[in-house]
Amino acid sequence: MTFSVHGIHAGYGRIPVVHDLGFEVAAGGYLGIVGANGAGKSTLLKALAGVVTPHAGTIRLGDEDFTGVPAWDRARRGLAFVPESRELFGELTVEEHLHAGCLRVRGRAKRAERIEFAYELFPVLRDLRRRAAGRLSGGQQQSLAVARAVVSQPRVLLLDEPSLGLSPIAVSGLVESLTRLARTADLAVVIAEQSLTVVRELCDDVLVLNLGREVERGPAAAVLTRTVIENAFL
Ligand SMILES: Nc1ncnc2c1ncn2[C@@H]1O[C@H](COP(=O)(O)OP(=O)(O)OP(=O)(O)O)[C@@H](O)[C@H]1O
Repeated sequence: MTFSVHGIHAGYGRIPVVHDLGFEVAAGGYLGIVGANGAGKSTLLKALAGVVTPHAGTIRLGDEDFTGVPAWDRARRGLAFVPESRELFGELTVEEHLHAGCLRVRGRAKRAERIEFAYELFPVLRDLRRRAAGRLSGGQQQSLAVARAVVSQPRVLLLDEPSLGLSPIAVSGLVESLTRLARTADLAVVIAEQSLTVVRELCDDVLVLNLGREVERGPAAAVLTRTVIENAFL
């Protein structure tokens, strides 16, 4: 199953921010979206999640057309979005977040299996399962936000700047967990990231944006060259 995005134009109100963007990610694949602050990475992800309505373009997962489908229905159909702001509930515990994440998974045993899967991916969360999210560190909160998305058994996972504000050690832990996720799930992952290290370690393909437009797109090794990156981040 391939997640295919074509000709996306999106912005806020009438103001255009991203122009004619597209890519394909197969299940099991990781795509990185890189670019300077304000390049349009978050806007593209929001358009894919349905939080922002695209002005034009198509979004498909296999045979299913997601274009024009409301955000809640995209989520129901397996498109999970972890925004930069994480959107956790400070008073709820780690385990309560994971239960909430898998409300749509049928059957108590299956839900327990999904939560166990999340703890295997993010072992640090197991020890913290009774702790309120508001009392977790930034890295632990980020792990929880990704874990909550993963328990819903998504077919597409959209991650907005997962390494933002994390220490190098926390970033390594997150990269390790996301690498493990790729080996165990039938899932297409799209990661908007400022950290080229994270993108190099995780992503097969990369889309480089500058001022809302594609600068370059293709296999990570070919795209993440000095010239392309310098031009995009100037
Ligand atoms: N809610 C909004 N209303 C109006 N303009 C917005 C809004 N959010 C973002 N923008 C504008 O859209 C452009 C792209 O922003 P976006 O957040 O998509 O970039 P980004 O590449 O994700 O940046 P960063 O790496 O800083 O998060 C910027 O010029 C920004 O000012």
